[in-house]
Formats: sequence, structure tokens, C-alpha cells
Amino acid sequence: MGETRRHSVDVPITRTLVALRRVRSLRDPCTTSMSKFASLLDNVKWETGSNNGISLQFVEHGDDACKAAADAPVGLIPFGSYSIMEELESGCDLHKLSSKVLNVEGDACSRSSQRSCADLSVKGRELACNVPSISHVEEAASGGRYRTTHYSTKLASSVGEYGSRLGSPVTSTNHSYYGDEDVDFDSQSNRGCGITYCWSRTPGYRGSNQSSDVEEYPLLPGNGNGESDVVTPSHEVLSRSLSQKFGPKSFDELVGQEVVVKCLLSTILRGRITSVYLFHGPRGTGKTSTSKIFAAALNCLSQAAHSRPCGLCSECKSYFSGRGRDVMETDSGKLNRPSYLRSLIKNASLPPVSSRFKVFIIDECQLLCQETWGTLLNSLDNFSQHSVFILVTSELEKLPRNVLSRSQKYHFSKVCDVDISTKLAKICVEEGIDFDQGAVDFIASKSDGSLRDAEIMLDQLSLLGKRITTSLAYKLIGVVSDDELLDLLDLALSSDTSNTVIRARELMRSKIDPMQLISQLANVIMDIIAGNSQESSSATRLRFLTRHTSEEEMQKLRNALKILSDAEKHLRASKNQTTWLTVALLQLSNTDSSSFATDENGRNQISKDVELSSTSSDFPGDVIKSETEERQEKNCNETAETVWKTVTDLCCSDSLKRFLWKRGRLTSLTVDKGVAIAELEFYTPQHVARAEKSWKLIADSFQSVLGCNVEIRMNLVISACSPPKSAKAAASLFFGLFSCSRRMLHKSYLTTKTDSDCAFEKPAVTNSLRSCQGNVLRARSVRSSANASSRMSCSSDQGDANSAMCTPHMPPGEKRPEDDSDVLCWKRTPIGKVNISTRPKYSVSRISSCDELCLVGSGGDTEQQELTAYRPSPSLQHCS
Ligand SMILES: Nc1ncnc2c1ncn2[C@@H]1O[C@H](COP(=O)(O)OP(=O)(O)OP(=O)(O)O)[C@@H](O)[C@H]1O
Ligand SMILES: [Zn+2]
Repeated sequence: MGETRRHSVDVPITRTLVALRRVRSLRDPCTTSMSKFASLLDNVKWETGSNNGISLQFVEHGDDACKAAADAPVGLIPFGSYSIMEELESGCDLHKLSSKVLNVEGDACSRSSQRSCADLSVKGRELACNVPSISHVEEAASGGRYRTTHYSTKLASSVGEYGSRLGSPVTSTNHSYYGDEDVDFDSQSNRGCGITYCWSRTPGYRGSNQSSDVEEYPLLPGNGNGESDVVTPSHEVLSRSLSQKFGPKSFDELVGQEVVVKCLLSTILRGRITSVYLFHGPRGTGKTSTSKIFAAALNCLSQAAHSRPCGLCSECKSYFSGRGRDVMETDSGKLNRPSYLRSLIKNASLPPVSSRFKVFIIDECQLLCQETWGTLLNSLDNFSQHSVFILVTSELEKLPRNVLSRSQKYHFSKVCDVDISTKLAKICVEEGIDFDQGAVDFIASKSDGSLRDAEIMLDQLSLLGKRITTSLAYKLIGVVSDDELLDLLDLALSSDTSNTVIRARELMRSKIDPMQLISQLANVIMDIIAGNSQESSSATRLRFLTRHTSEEEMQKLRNALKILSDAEKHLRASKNQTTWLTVALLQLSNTDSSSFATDENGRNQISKDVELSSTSSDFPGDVIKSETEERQEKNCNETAETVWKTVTDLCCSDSLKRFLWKRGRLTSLTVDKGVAIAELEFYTPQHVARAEKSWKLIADSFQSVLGCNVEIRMNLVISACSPPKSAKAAASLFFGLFSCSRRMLHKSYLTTKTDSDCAFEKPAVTNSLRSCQGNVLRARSVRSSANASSRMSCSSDQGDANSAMCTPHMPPGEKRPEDDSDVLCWKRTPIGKVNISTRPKYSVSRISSCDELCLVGSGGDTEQQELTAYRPSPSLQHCS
């Protein structure tokens, strides 16, 4: 009894303990050696009492100690006179030390002291076993200048430094360093390794830090009760990402930024330090890491300027262990707060505490607001000449011009694939990860020059615990292999429309989203055009290359690239990505590329142009077209033709296939709000009637090709060579062909397979569709409805479109369509007053969704009449 002593310590110790735990996670050798001691703290359970403080209890390991603890509270060690760090400083044996267990004072503890003592004793033993021997750690450390050199430094001394700090609460108290009581910048930024000084930014800690707003007490966010809710679970400390673990710690560990490194080293060598540096470039290319290395190098005391930061001198040690006071990493969000900014400015105008330079790293500086920039720039002249600002951004264009002009700019370029895969392979070797070189190369090629992204991908793959193979990488990253891409491209270029559609759908269903597919296709085409693919070409690639060598083929590839890039814009804005991608693929065999133009609303212009062309052919003099228009028109026609060909090809019945191809024409295709609107033209009423009968099959085919809901409109165009005998005849014909509206819902297309004899997978058409016969009947019943007729007849002129809205006409006794049938509002859109004898174009719409009817044209049997076609409004609204 009496061997254990007790002493209550206050907040700063708590913070320091957390800091010590965090330090454990650092890879820097200095801190790695610290981690040996920090591991002792993993099992510390501290509680803040209502007095906002914690108590530590060192319990002698062993039965006596247990007894002592059972009689607690006695024998706790006064921290001032016996601290763990003192013991460390005096060079005690680690294993011996670890048998001392830190205990928590608190209600629970004192109540069950006997049991907890036993538990803790066990832990104490475990701790003793877990403390790694120095030689083991040395062994584990492989590569890396610091690692080797640091491990050779005397452990006790580095611990001693830390320990002395721990033992001295004064140094870690939260008092204002620069006397600013409003917001103490320095104290905020100097919270041990977790926040701004930390070399490797332990993630868990950062997270908790971010959540506390002002972070006056980041480790003990005051909840009023003094309970600390920022106890970082030890697993967070232990599970670090490869990216953090293998982050560069010196200039020579930086990959692919040779010019920057050379420049910065030269700056240090010549001592020509300016006050503002701006590091910019794509994400994950090492800007933040470099800013830290540079900051350390600026203050490094090593005589050999080219090897700074040395990692050995006291400046390096204190910085790398997170205790440096003169390097501050601050985030832009905080800096936008006036009080914080004031504090920083005040801080920057004072000379450094102990180092040569006071360095302020402002990451993501594009987030600073105008006022902050203004204040900072105005204050630049007042800053101490030893203050250095390193601004880091990946969005240079967002910075004010005067910032750019006042800073020395360093561009970080994307890291090239070879460098990335070399680094990844090195990591794999160091981590003992089994890998295929192909997989690593693939990851590199998919990381878009960001080493961090590549490391993250590798990290993920390594979690699967298997060998990292290329196919695993494909699966994880969600891309298709080059061979699959080339197959698809080959099909698309060779106008094998139905197989193109089938293949594209397969890929999109099982492996990849349309955006990714389009970007991969574009990349593969670029590779081929640039001739990048000769060396490691697969058999498929070689086959492809031999087939597409001619100038004409190359031109096709160039056009394909253009089409895909245009389509990509569509895809970004569209919900119907699959459709647009399919349409784009069907165009790849075209020899010209400009058919994917968009109008100001971002809609595809195919329809417009095709409509234009179809009407203009009737009236050559009506529209004077420029050459470009003509070319576009031609392309649109070609595209429509390709789609139509694919659709007809996919029809199950051969006779229907032949009929549609011979007698019908796709004149317009628009996709709007999830519905593809296909306008078909036929030239005799009989053909329209035939097509009407097979409308479901046609809609099916369209859905298969376009992958979305489909609305089909059938137009009867009575050509000049076969006009109806009289206008009356035409009108009666016309009214015999009323229109009905339905929309074919495209449900679970991607999962349902047809068992029909079609070689193609068809969508599941789930809503109950009425037969054509039903529509006819209904049309008749509508016609007989006085209400409906009057509504129709009043709309024969070009009046207010809304006045012609028809609500669905429900014949008496008829049930409303089922839930999944949309009821559409219709808007009268006159296609022009035309004389039936000269321009007999009648619109018969069949919108495959709901079984509502809509009359087309005005009623009446007059000889000469103005016809107005009713079409659905472009934005199909739902009637309530
Ligand atoms: N050039 C590089 N050399 C070595 N490692 C790098 C390099 N670039 C990135 N990394 C790896 O990526 C991690 C993150 O890099 P860093 O934060 O420095 O990139 P960044 O350019 O600042 O990115 P961001 O703009 O997103 O902040 C590093 O810890 C390191 O593992
Ligand atoms: Zn140094």
C-alpha cells in the first residue's frame, strides 16, 4: 500500500496525451520512436471529471499493486514528482515502464477498483509484450533517409524532449503566446501533432478537430460538463492510409516534380527567400507535401543545404514531431474569420520564436474570400521579414490577380504514369503486397496524374487481401478493358448497328456507367490516333489496328472522337445517358462528325434538322440553307437513318422489319425528360394502319435501342405523287386515323431478359397496353363526344395553345389507366396552316404511355380546310 500515488492534472495534460497518441502514428522516425511510448497510452482511459480535468493513476503491476488499487484512492503518483516521461527521460526500461498502467480516476473506477485492477494488470502485461524492441522497429523501417538516420538517434533523448514537454504543463497550456486574448492564433494552431504542425495529419484527429468550430479546445471541446468527447479511438490512429504512410518527407522522396524541387532547393541554397510562394497544380500531385518539406527546409539547421530538411537537427525534430512553433498550417475557412485573420496578421508581424523563419501554409487558398485577400495583401509590407507564406491551391484561376503577381509561383504538373506505377510498385514491395505489374500500370493510367488517387486505389485493392490483379483493378475501378472497348469501337465503326447496341448495353449494364464508357472510348481513340499503342499491344488491339489503317478509317476515328466529345456534353446534362451514348455510338460510322450539335436548350438538334430537311424537301424554295446547315442536315438524316435501321433490324418479325424499312421513315428523334419522342412518317393510310397495329413491337425496338421510355408519333404524309383524291377524302382518312397516346414504360430494362426468339434483350413492358383495336374504339367514342368535338373544333385556328388542352377523354364506364400510365396534358401546336392539297401532312401520335386519346385535326367535312395537328407539348406534363 502506498506505492501508487495519485495526482490530478488538468486539461493541458489531456491534450498532451492525445497528442502523444497521435504522435504514435507518425512515420517520421523521431515520432516512430515516440510511438513506442505512445502505445502505453492506448489503454489509458481518461475521463474528465466535472472539474474539467483528468487524473492519472500509475499502478504498480502485480498483486500488491492490485491490492493497493483496491484500496484506492491511495498511492497515486503525483504527476509533478513522478511522471511517465521522467521515467523515460531517466532511460528506464521500456518493458518495465509498460508494466505501469495508467488508470483513470472516476466514479466507475473507484467503484470497481478490484476488478478493474485485474483488467488493467492484464493490459499491463499485454503492453509489456507489445512494446516493440528498438531493433525490431529498426528492421521494420526500410528505405527512406529519415527512417534510417532517425532510428539511429538516441531514443532516450528524443523521448526526453517530448517527456520534458509533457512533464511541463506550462508549455502546453493554452495561454496566448502573442498576447492576443481575442483569438490566440498561435495557441490554436499549436495543438500538438494533430492539427497544424503535424507532419502527417492523422485523419481521425483532424476530423474531430474540424467539427469543433472555433477549436479553442480541440481536444476537449467544452460541453459544459468537462467531458471529453474527443477521445480518438486507437484504431483510427493505427489504420492509416498508404497515401499518408508513404507521403514524401524530403525533396528526394517527391515524385515527378523535378523542376519545382530544383528551384526550391536552389532558393534555400542561395538564401533568396521571398515572402509569398504559390504552389498550384492538379490535385494529389504533392503541393501540400512540398509546402511542408519546404517549410522544414527553411528552418533546418543542417550545414549541407542540399540535404535540407535533414530530419536530424533540433528544428527538424521539433517540426516533425509536431512541436514546432514557427510553422503554421492554417485552413482557409478559419482564415476567413476576421478575428482569426487579425491574429494571424499579428503573429506574422512578430519575429519567429526560435527558428529562422515563421512559415504560414495556407492550403486550399482559393477558398479565401476577397476581404481576406485584401487584408492579407495590405498587411504584407508589415510582416516580419522572416515570415514566409506558402499558398497552396489546385484552382489557380480563382485567385485574385494581385495575389498572382505578388507571389513566386510553382506549378505542380500531373505525375506521369510511369512514375506513379514505379512508386506504387515500391509501396507494394514495402508493404508486402502481392501484385501484378499490369494492375499497377492500370491503376497509374486511371489516376489521371494524381499520385494520391493512385495510392488510394492501391490501398483499396490491398484491402481485398488477395493478389492485386488487373481484373481486380478493373472491377474495383469500374472500367472495361481495352479489348472490350476496341471490340465495341470496331462494331460501331463498321455500322453493325444492332450488335453495337447490344454490346454497349451489355457493358453499361454490367460494368460501367455511360460517362465512364464514353471517356474510355475517347481515350482509346486518342491513343490510336497518337500511335501510342504499338508496344504492349494485345491481340485485339493489333487486329483493330490492322483493320483501321487507311486514311479514311483514321478520318472516321477523328470524327468518332468529335462525336463522343459532343455526346459527353449531352451526357453530363442528361438523365438519359444510356440513350445518348447509344445514339452517339450509332453515329460513329458516319464520315462526318457534326451531327451532335445542340440548340440553346441543350437539346439534340437532330430532330430539328431532320424535320427541317423533311419539310424543306417538299418546299425547296422555302428555306435558304447555309452550307453548314446542309451538312448538319445531311448528318442528321444519316443519324436518323442509322437509328431507324437499327430499330427495324431489331424487330422480331421479318415481315415487319421489311415493311418498316421500306415504307416508313424516322424523321425526328428527341429525348426529353426521360421520354424519347420518335416521329415516323408513312405515305399511305394503309401503311399507317399497319404500323399502328405493330406499334408495340416498334416501341419495343426503340426502347431496346434507346433505353428509355418511348413515345411514337406516326405521321401520314401524302406525297405529291399520290395525293388523296380529294381534300374530303384526305380529311376523312385522317379522322379515321385519330391518335391515341401511350407511353411505353421502360421498367427494369436492364434486368429483364426476354425469352422470345429475338436475339436481343428487350425491355419489360410492364404497363398494360391496350390493343390498337381498343384505341380505335375509343377514338370513335371520343369523336362522338360532343364535348370533345367542340373542344377540338374551337381549336382550328392558332389560338392560345393552352385553350386547346385536352384532359384525357374517358369514355363512360371506362377505367382510368393504371398507376404506371402517365396521363399527359396535350398542347396544341399547330404545324402550320396548310392547304391540304399542297401539303398534306397529318400528325398521328401514338405516345406509348397512357391509353388516352387525342383527336388530331379539326373536325368537319369541309372540302378545303385548315388542318391543325395536335401534338404533345415538348414538356409532357402530368395532369393532376
Ligand atoms: N509528387 C508526389 N510525390 C510523392 N508523393 C506524392 C506526390 N503527390 C502526391 N503524393 C502522395 O499523395 C499524398 C497527398 O499529396 P498532397 O496532399 O501533397 O497533394 P496535393 O497536391 O496537395 O493535393 P490537393 O491539391 O488535393 O491538396 C501524399 O501524402 C503522397 O502520398
Ligand atoms: Zn534539419
